[in-house]
Amino acid sequence: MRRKLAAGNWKMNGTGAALEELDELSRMIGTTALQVVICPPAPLLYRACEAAQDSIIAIGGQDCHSAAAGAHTGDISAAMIADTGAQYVILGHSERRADHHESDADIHAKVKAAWAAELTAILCIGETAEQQQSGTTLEILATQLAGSLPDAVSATNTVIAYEPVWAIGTGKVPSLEQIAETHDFIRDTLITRFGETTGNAVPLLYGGSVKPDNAETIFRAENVDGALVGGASLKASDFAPIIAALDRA
Ligand SMILES: O=C[C@H](O)COP(=O)(O)O
Repeated sequence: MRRKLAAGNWKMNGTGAALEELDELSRMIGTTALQVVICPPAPLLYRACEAAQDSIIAIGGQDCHSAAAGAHTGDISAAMIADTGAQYVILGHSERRADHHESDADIHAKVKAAWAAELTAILCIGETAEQQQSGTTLEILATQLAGSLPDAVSATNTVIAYEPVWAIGTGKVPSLEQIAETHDFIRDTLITRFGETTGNAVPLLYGGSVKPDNAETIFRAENVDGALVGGASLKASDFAPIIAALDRA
Protein backbone atom coordinates (compact mmCIF):
# COMPACT_ATOMS: atom_id res chain seq x y z
CA MET A 1 0.00 0.00 0.00
CA ARG A 2 1.38 3.41 -1.03
CA ARG A 3 1.81 6.13 1.53
CA LYS A 4 -0.57 9.06 1.32
CA LEU A 5 0.81 12.54 1.61
CA ALA A 6 -0.66 16.02 1.99
CA ALA A 7 1.92 18.74 1.35
CA GLY A 8 1.39 22.45 1.81
CA ASN A 9 3.50 24.89 -0.17
CA TRP A 10 3.37 28.31 1.46
CA LYS A 11 5.32 29.82 -1.46
CA MET A 12 6.49 33.39 -0.63
CA ASN A 13 3.89 33.88 2.09
CA GLY A 14 4.24 34.15 5.83
CA THR A 15 6.53 35.60 8.47
CA GLY A 16 7.02 34.31 12.01
CA ALA A 17 3.39 34.85 12.98
CA ALA A 18 2.34 32.27 10.37
CA LEU A 19 3.94 29.53 12.44
CA GLU A 20 0.91 29.67 14.74
CA GLU A 21 -0.88 27.88 11.90
CA LEU A 22 1.34 24.84 12.52
CA ASP A 23 0.06 24.52 16.10
CA GLU A 24 -3.47 24.99 14.92
CA LEU A 25 -3.07 22.44 12.13
CA SER A 26 -1.54 19.93 14.51
CA ARG A 27 -4.44 20.42 16.92
CA MET A 28 -7.02 20.06 14.14
CA ILE A 29 -5.64 16.91 12.47
CA GLY A 30 -4.74 15.01 15.65
CA THR A 31 -3.23 11.64 14.82
CA THR A 32 -3.32 10.22 11.32
CA ALA A 33 -1.35 7.69 9.34
CA LEU A 34 -0.99 10.22 6.55
CA GLN A 35 2.22 12.13 5.97
CA VAL A 36 1.61 15.84 6.37
CA VAL A 37 4.29 18.25 5.15
CA ILE A 38 4.47 22.03 5.31
CA CYS A 39 6.98 23.85 3.10
CA PRO A 40 7.37 27.39 4.46
CA PRO A 41 9.67 30.07 3.04
CA ALA A 42 13.36 29.34 3.75
CA PRO A 43 13.78 31.92 6.57
CA LEU A 44 11.12 30.06 8.58
CA LEU A 45 12.55 26.55 8.19
CA TYR A 46 14.38 26.32 11.53
CA ARG A 47 11.51 27.78 13.48
CA ALA A 48 8.98 25.64 11.63
CA CYS A 49 10.94 22.50 12.49
CA GLU A 50 11.03 23.56 16.13
CA ALA A 51 7.33 24.40 16.13
CA ALA A 52 6.42 21.06 14.54
CA GLN A 53 8.77 18.82 16.50
CA ASP A 54 6.10 17.31 18.77
CA SER A 55 3.57 16.93 15.97
CA ILE A 56 3.13 14.61 13.00
CA ILE A 57 3.89 17.50 10.63
CA ALA A 58 7.13 17.25 8.67
CA ILE A 59 8.80 20.33 7.19
CA GLY A 60 10.19 20.87 3.72
CA GLY A 61 12.00 23.50 1.68
CA GLN A 62 10.72 24.98 -1.57
CA ASP A 63 13.92 24.72 -3.61
CA CYS A 64 17.63 23.99 -3.23
CA HIS A 65 20.78 24.64 -5.23
CA SER A 66 22.33 21.72 -7.05
CA ALA A 67 25.78 22.39 -5.56
CA ALA A 68 26.70 21.34 -2.03
CA ALA A 69 28.31 24.71 -1.23
CA GLY A 70 30.05 27.62 -2.90
CA ALA A 71 29.75 31.09 -4.37
CA HIS A 72 26.02 31.18 -5.07
CA THR A 73 24.74 34.31 -3.37
CA GLY A 74 21.18 34.04 -2.18
CA ASP A 75 20.88 30.30 -2.75
CA ILE A 76 20.63 27.52 -0.20
CA SER A 77 21.95 23.97 -0.42
CA ALA A 78 20.07 20.77 0.29
CA ALA A 79 22.36 20.11 3.26
CA MET A 80 21.41 23.50 4.73
CA ILE A 81 17.74 22.56 4.45
CA ALA A 82 18.37 19.16 6.04
CA ASP A 83 20.35 20.85 8.82
CA THR A 84 17.24 22.76 9.90
CA GLY A 85 15.52 19.44 10.55
CA ALA A 86 13.49 19.54 7.34
CA GLN A 87 12.91 16.23 5.55
CA TYR A 88 11.52 17.26 2.16
CA VAL A 89 12.22 19.73 -0.61
CA ILE A 90 9.97 20.79 -3.49
CA LEU A 91 11.88 20.85 -6.79
CA GLY A 92 10.95 21.89 -10.30
CA HIS A 93 7.86 23.85 -9.31
CA SER A 94 6.45 25.60 -12.38
CA GLU A 95 6.96 28.98 -10.69
CA ARG A 96 10.70 28.23 -10.46
CA ARG A 97 10.76 26.86 -13.99
CA ALA A 98 9.16 30.13 -15.16
CA ASP A 99 10.67 32.73 -12.80
CA HIS A 100 14.19 31.27 -12.70
CA HIS A 101 14.29 29.53 -16.08
CA GLU A 102 14.99 26.16 -14.50
CA SER A 103 15.43 23.41 -17.07
CA ASP A 104 14.84 19.71 -16.62
CA ALA A 105 18.63 19.28 -16.48
CA ASP A 106 18.86 21.85 -13.65
CA ILE A 107 16.12 20.07 -11.77
CA HIS A 108 17.76 16.67 -12.34
CA ALA A 109 20.89 18.00 -10.62
CA LYS A 110 18.84 19.44 -7.76
CA VAL A 111 17.05 16.13 -7.16
CA LYS A 112 20.43 14.41 -6.88
CA ALA A 113 21.58 17.09 -4.43
CA ALA A 114 18.44 16.58 -2.36
CA TRP A 115 19.00 12.84 -2.22
CA ALA A 116 22.64 13.34 -1.23
CA ALA A 117 21.39 15.36 1.75
CA GLU A 118 18.83 12.64 2.55
CA LEU A 119 15.89 14.84 1.70
CA THR A 120 12.83 13.47 -0.06
CA ALA A 121 12.35 15.33 -3.34
CA ILE A 122 8.84 16.44 -4.24
CA LEU A 123 9.35 16.74 -7.98
CA CYS A 124 6.79 18.91 -9.78
CA ILE A 125 5.80 18.42 -13.39
CA GLY A 126 2.94 19.81 -15.42
CA GLU A 127 1.88 21.36 -18.70
CA THR A 128 1.01 24.97 -19.51
CA ALA A 129 -2.39 26.06 -20.81
CA GLU A 130 -1.03 26.24 -24.37
CA GLN A 131 0.40 22.75 -24.15
CA GLN A 132 -2.85 21.43 -22.74
CA GLN A 133 -4.84 23.08 -25.53
CA SER A 134 -2.55 21.65 -28.18
CA GLY A 135 -3.05 18.15 -26.79
CA THR A 136 0.58 17.57 -25.79
CA THR A 137 0.08 17.11 -22.03
CA LEU A 138 1.28 13.49 -21.85
CA GLU A 139 4.23 14.23 -24.11
CA ILE A 140 5.25 17.11 -21.84
CA LEU A 141 4.95 14.96 -18.72
CA ALA A 142 7.05 12.21 -20.33
CA THR A 143 9.74 14.73 -21.30
CA GLN A 144 9.81 16.34 -17.85
CA LEU A 145 9.98 12.97 -16.08
CA ALA A 146 12.72 11.69 -18.36
CA GLY A 147 14.76 14.88 -18.06
CA SER A 148 14.38 15.75 -14.41
CA LEU A 149 14.26 12.38 -12.64
CA PRO A 150 17.62 10.67 -12.00
CA ASP A 151 17.90 6.87 -12.04
CA ALA A 152 18.18 6.18 -8.32
CA VAL A 153 14.50 6.74 -7.53
CA SER A 154 13.21 4.84 -4.52
CA ALA A 155 9.90 4.51 -2.73
CA THR A 156 11.11 6.88 -0.03
CA ASN A 157 13.35 9.43 -1.74
CA THR A 158 10.85 10.76 -4.31
CA VAL A 159 7.30 12.05 -4.55
CA ILE A 160 5.92 13.25 -7.89
CA ALA A 161 3.49 16.17 -7.94
CA TYR A 162 1.48 16.66 -11.11
CA GLU A 163 0.50 20.32 -11.31
CA PRO A 164 -1.10 21.64 -14.49
CA VAL A 165 0.27 25.18 -14.66
CA TRP A 166 -3.14 26.50 -15.75
CA ALA A 167 -4.74 25.14 -12.57
CA ILE A 168 -2.34 26.77 -10.11
CA GLY A 169 -3.98 29.59 -8.19
CA THR A 170 -6.71 29.96 -10.81
CA GLY A 171 -9.60 28.02 -9.31
CA LYS A 172 -9.62 25.88 -12.48
CA VAL A 173 -9.31 22.17 -11.86
CA PRO A 174 -9.07 19.39 -14.45
CA SER A 175 -11.97 16.93 -14.60
CA LEU A 176 -11.64 13.74 -12.58
CA GLU A 177 -11.13 11.90 -15.90
CA GLN A 178 -8.23 14.21 -16.83
CA ILE A 179 -6.68 13.81 -13.38
CA ALA A 180 -7.03 10.03 -13.59
CA GLU A 181 -5.55 9.93 -17.11
CA THR A 182 -2.46 12.00 -16.22
CA HIS A 183 -1.78 10.16 -12.97
CA ASP A 184 -2.24 6.75 -14.62
CA PHE A 185 0.19 7.87 -17.31
CA ILE A 186 2.77 8.99 -14.73
CA ARG A 187 2.36 5.69 -12.86
CA ASP A 188 2.85 3.67 -16.06
CA THR A 189 5.90 5.75 -16.98
CA LEU A 190 7.47 5.12 -13.56
CA ILE A 191 6.75 1.39 -13.77
CA THR A 192 8.25 1.15 -17.26
CA ARG A 193 11.42 2.91 -16.16
CA PHE A 194 11.90 1.73 -12.55
CA GLY A 195 10.03 -1.58 -12.47
CA GLU A 196 6.79 -2.66 -10.80
CA THR A 197 7.93 -2.42 -7.19
CA THR A 198 9.46 1.04 -7.25
CA GLY A 199 7.13 2.41 -9.91
CA ASN A 200 4.12 1.43 -7.87
CA ALA A 201 5.53 2.70 -4.57
CA VAL A 202 6.32 6.33 -5.46
CA PRO A 203 3.47 8.57 -4.24
CA LEU A 204 1.80 10.78 -6.84
CA LEU A 205 0.25 14.07 -5.76
CA TYR A 206 -2.17 16.30 -7.60
CA GLY A 207 -1.64 20.07 -7.27
CA GLY A 208 -3.56 23.08 -8.59
CA SER A 209 -6.46 24.81 -6.85
CA VAL A 210 -7.10 21.99 -4.37
CA LYS A 211 -9.65 23.27 -1.86
CA PRO A 212 -11.74 21.74 0.92
CA ASP A 213 -14.74 21.52 -1.43
CA ASN A 214 -13.04 19.66 -4.30
CA ALA A 215 -10.51 17.50 -2.47
CA GLU A 216 -12.79 14.53 -1.97
CA THR A 217 -13.50 14.30 -5.72
CA ILE A 218 -9.82 14.64 -6.67
CA PHE A 219 -8.81 11.88 -4.24
CA ARG A 220 -11.16 9.44 -5.99
CA ALA A 221 -8.62 8.94 -8.78
CA GLU A 222 -6.82 5.65 -8.20
CA ASN A 223 -3.29 6.97 -8.69
CA VAL A 224 -3.74 10.17 -6.70
CA ASP A 225 -2.03 9.53 -3.37
CA GLY A 226 -2.35 13.04 -2.03
CA ALA A 227 -2.07 16.70 -2.88
CA LEU A 228 0.40 19.55 -3.13
CA VAL A 229 -1.60 22.51 -1.91
CA GLY A 230 -0.72 26.18 -2.26
CA GLY A 231 -3.24 28.80 -1.17
CA ALA A 232 -5.40 26.46 0.89
CA SER A 233 -2.41 25.34 2.97
CA LEU A 234 -1.85 28.80 4.45
CA LYS A 235 -4.68 28.47 6.94
CA ALA A 236 -5.05 25.40 9.11
CA SER A 237 -8.82 25.75 8.84
CA ASP A 238 -8.56 25.24 5.05
CA PHE A 239 -5.83 22.61 5.01
CA ALA A 240 -7.25 20.38 7.77
CA PRO A 241 -10.41 19.43 5.82
CA ILE A 242 -8.26 18.56 2.78
CA ILE A 243 -6.15 16.29 4.98
CA ALA A 244 -9.32 14.77 6.43
CA ALA A 245 -10.64 14.08 2.91
CA LEU A 246 -7.38 12.32 2.03
CA ASP A 247 -7.59 10.28 5.22
CA ARG A 248 -11.06 9.09 4.22
CA ALA A 249 -10.12 8.33 0.60
O1 LIG B 1 2.56 24.07 -4.97
C1 LIG B 1 1.35 24.26 -4.99
C2 LIG B 1 0.67 24.55 -6.21
O2 LIG B 1 1.34 25.45 -7.02
C3 LIG B 1 -0.81 24.77 -6.10
O3 LIG B 1 -1.12 26.07 -5.70
P1 LIG B 1 -2.65 26.44 -5.43
O4 LIG B 1 -3.20 25.36 -4.53
O5 LIG B 1 -2.63 27.78 -4.79
O6 LIG B 1 -3.34 26.43 -6.76
